[in-house]
Amino acid sequence: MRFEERYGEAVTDSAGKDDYEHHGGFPRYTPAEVGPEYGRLVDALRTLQDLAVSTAPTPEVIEDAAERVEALIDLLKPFAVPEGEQPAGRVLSLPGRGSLLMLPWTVEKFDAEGVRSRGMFRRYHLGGNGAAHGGTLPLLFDDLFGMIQHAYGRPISRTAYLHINYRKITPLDTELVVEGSVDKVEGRKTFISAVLKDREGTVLADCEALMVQLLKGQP
Ligand SMILES: CCCCCCCCCCCCCCCC(=O)SCCNC(=O)CCNC(=O)[C@H](O)C(C)(C)COP(=O)(O)OP(=O)(O)OC[C@H]1O[C@@H](n2cnc3c(N)ncnc32)[C@H](O)[C@@H]1OP(=O)(O)O
Repeated sequence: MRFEERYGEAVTDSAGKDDYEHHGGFPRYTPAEVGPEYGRLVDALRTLQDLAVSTAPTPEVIEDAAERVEALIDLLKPFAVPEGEQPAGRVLSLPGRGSLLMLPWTVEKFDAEGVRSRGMFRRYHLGGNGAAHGGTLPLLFDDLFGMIQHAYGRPISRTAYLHINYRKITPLDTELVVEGSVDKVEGRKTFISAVLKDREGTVLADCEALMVQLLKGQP
């Protein structure tokens, strides 16, 4: 299957053509096929996270909510699968690739020239005084860098360092765009950089990182 059929028009044929023999000890990641109900579930869980950190219910409501969440846990538990088999993180068309951990951003460009993603920081990303928590930006950049080097055709690598410059406050509930690309490759080392901007083009943060290709069997 061509990559644009798997991932949508934002993805070109050159993306992801790397060699899995050089992926250290990693499981092989393949795109997941899911129905619309999967995106619905992930979206609802994100809203639940927003509410979990922004409400002050009565003890009775808290108890009721705890029981309902425990019932949900019981429902999902029997379907646990090993890493690489869950849809989460493998659905490029969904915000955050369908992973609750990742920022709920949507990839709109994914090719060897770079990756661009658009979205918002939400209430559950709050650091203080309306701004995104400083620790959520490295998550955004690090995941973007993983996609950038995958789209560039580099084997799976691990982040050796990641340097962020926080230039301005990153607001919540405001559409933002992050875009980055490979700057250079030196043997096992891939140097990548990216910029986070608001809709007016103001730079909120920029980031550069070194990713080192894993050796055979390296975790
Ligand atoms: C399918 C649908 C969706 C598709 C789309 C999704 C795609 C999605 C893909 C998933 C992708 C997952 C990607 C996981 C990404 C993490 O998991 S990142 C997690 C956070 N990072 C870590 O845990 C890394 C921990 N550190 C390590 O494991 C090791 O230190 C490393 C990074 C592997 C390097 O160790 P090493 O192999 O012993 O390498 P070493 O020989 O020390 O260094 C190699 C070179 O790098 C340099 N170097 C190493 N560290 C540094 C440093 N900190 N500063 C400067 N230079 C350094 C060395 O100087 C050396 O340079 P040269 O001498 O060759 O010029």
